[in-house]
Amino acid sequence: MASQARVDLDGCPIKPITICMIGAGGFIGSHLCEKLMSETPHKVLAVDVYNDKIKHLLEPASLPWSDRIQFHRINIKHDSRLEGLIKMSDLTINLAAICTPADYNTRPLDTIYSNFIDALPVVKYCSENNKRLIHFSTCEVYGKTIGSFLPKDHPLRQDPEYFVLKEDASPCIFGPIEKQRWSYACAKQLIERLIYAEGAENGLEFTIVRPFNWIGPRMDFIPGIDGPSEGVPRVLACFSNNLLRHEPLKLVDGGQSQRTFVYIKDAIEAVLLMIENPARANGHIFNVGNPNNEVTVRQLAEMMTQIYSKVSGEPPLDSPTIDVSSKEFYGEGYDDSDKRIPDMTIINRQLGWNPKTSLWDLLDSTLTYQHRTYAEAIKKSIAKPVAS
Ligand SMILES: NC(=O)c1ccc[n+]([C@@H]2O[C@H](COP(=O)([O-])OP(=O)(O)OC[C@H]3O[C@@H](n4cnc5c(N)ncnc54)[C@H](O)[C@@H]3O)[C@@H](O)[C@H]2O)c1
Ligand SMILES: O=c1ccn([C@@H]2O[C@H](COP(=O)(O)OP(=O)(O)O[C@H]3OC[C@@H](O)[C@H](O)[C@H]3O)[C@@H](O)[C@H]2O)c(=O)[nH]1
Repeated sequence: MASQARVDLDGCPIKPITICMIGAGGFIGSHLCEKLMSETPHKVLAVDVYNDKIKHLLEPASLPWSDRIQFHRINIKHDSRLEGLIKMSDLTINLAAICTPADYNTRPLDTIYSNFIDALPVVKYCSENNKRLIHFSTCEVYGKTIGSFLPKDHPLRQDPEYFVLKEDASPCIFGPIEKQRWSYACAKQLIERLIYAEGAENGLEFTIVRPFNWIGPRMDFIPGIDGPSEGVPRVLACFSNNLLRHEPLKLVDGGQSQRTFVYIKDAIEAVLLMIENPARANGHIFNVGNPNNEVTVRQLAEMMTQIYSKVSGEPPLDSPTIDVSSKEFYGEGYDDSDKRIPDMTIINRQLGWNPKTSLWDLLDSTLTYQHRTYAEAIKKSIAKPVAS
């Protein structure tokens, strides 16, 4: 790869930089590391408590990028090495978080600490050392749409002004405090406000990313295979697990909530543009999603069932879905975002980015990966007698 041939969106050569990536061992981090190693000359100091999802990038030492990636097993809650790594880098990207809804109402303290308190030193070190920060927030900061408060058949519910989510115009609408689901969104909102204020008062160079349901291979875990059997991952992994085990997919409260899903590989292109175009990305908050890929959760279940049957060659169940109440599935204090359509004006204007992959295509490649990776392991685990 000829690094001097690479130019940014304004035609200027891109200089190789060092990136401190916190949470590099997670779903998004693993795809971002892959992209940076295979297509750029940048160096990554990869910080996480786990490295299973990036093992293929760290070993063997003969890999062409092995001098450009270093893994640091660090828990950012309590490790004095963090500031040194941030100082050594040109840019810090913070992905570390508890970000599975099953935790928000059952472990609200851990959720708030992880998403606000633990992120504070990262912001502080960046600000004090004049280092650029790309911080991962969430589309959940928008909470519920304005339209969701209108009567069901009200015509304004069809008006995009009442549901499209805009970084610089939409309010953040959360439920009451006893609905602890919003602990995550609220913590993310406060860290966004803090970062924004560091920018305004102390000149911190920052970019905030609001991912809208990025999905693809390596997302979360399959319970009982590479994660706890009683764990509840995000919907892609929940439904994949059900399909792999030939169980009906569980629709929480009827599966009426709507989401837009974007393929991880499309979304990573947007992050790379932010990394390599600081003058266009600094000071901005970006929605990163695919407004064309909207479905209800029920429709998602139906599509995944159909695609998985094609991929695995196994016919779907006669009753492929089952309704469960949110209280039964998530416990007390769950609540939901009704609809999430990202406005794309700012990311289009600043970075010229648009997602490419349809929901069908991204589910096809993701479920092919899930089947290849897990089908055998599931078969073995089902065949194994349970230890008494
Ligand atoms: N995937 C999505 O669609 C999505 C949507 C909205 C927001 N986000 C945000 O993007 C970020 C990354 O999400 P993801 O989907 O890759 O999640 P993930 O859980 O796969 O990755 C997070 C990583 O952070 C690490 N981490 C957590 N606490 C840590 C600590 N104290 N010290 C060191 N490492 C720690 C975890 O081990 C994990 O590897 C999160 O901030 C999340 O809130 C993701
Ligand atoms: O088995 C399941 C799992 C989930 N669901 C539903 O599917 C929808 C999507 O659930 P996910 O677990 O993917 O999580 P959500 O989209 O609600 O939140 C996510 O949004 C953005 C990020 O910040 C986080 O990764 C997470 O909070 C919800 O309505 C949920 O109730 C089911 O119906 N069945």
